[in-house]
Amino acid sequence: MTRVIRIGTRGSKLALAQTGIVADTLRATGAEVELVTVTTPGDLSSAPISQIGVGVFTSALREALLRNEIDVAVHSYKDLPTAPEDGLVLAAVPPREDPRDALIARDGLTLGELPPGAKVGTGAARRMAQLRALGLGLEIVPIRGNIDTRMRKVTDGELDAVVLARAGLARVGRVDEITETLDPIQMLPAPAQGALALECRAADVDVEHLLASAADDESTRVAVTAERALLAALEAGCSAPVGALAEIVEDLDDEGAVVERISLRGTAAVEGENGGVDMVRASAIAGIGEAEKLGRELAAELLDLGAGELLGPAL
Ligand SMILES: NCc1[nH]cc(CCC(=O)O)c1CC(=O)O
Repeated sequence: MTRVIRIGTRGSKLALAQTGIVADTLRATGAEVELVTVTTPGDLSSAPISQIGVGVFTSALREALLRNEIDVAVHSYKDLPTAPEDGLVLAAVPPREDPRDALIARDGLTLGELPPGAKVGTGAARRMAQLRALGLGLEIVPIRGNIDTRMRKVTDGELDAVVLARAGLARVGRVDEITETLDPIQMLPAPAQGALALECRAADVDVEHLLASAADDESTRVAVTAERALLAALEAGCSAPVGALAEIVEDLDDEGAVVERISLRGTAAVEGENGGVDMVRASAIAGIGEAEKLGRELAAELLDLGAGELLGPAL
């Protein structure tokens, strides 16, 4: 392609790192690319995400695409609303980073080593409820801000620990400061955590083909499709207290041949008034071609267990 491809990005260190990966991938095909920084309401406000609204990090990038100011939008997939945007296509899902959440605690401590009353910072309702459910007597402190701001609260001594996505830390080169990577049995990550979503205009078939051929990762797409289908079927959005993790596992078919299947776990967890947590959890497994259906079916199972009542007030 002879045209210069304009890649839209947010200006945060994490967003620039993510966009850099995509830019390098496209340059490797010989494409010429330039980066265009787009400021989003999520970057300007420090109010809780639940108060700013849906798509705080992603809408401005989508609008810039529709206004033809950029050709590719690089999103953190977990921040993308489940509803598709008219005129845009999700052209590629690049290889995912480790999807798990991570603890960064003072003195190298793990979750289990934090004393009762320890202050743990997180802004996500999903992380708050799952932390609370561990029954460790932690004091959960709502925080916001970029990775550096959150980490500084631990180094400053304001908090004993913070919980962040391991993927974000990996992308900005700070995994060394993680004191524990949280087992999904304790803390299921957000649907699509650690994955990127590359959007372009539906009419821009050249860019769509370039993204699909150069940047798409089939296994990641299968996994996030299952996780996002679960989220959508719960009629929940990216700030809902819903965790989901799909993994591609090797299994044996009826003839004993090795086949790949998708193993999906899901949870909805909400803090009650009495300091307790209402939580439902379930898991299911299906064939590699059934990601969407698996997500919907596991959501139906969670709804049977009461996820609807539980999430009702939280949405
Ligand atoms: N909601 C903010 C956000 N969006 C994507 C990431 C991290 C990278 C990722 O999950 O892909 C983060 C920060 C965090 O949750 O720690």
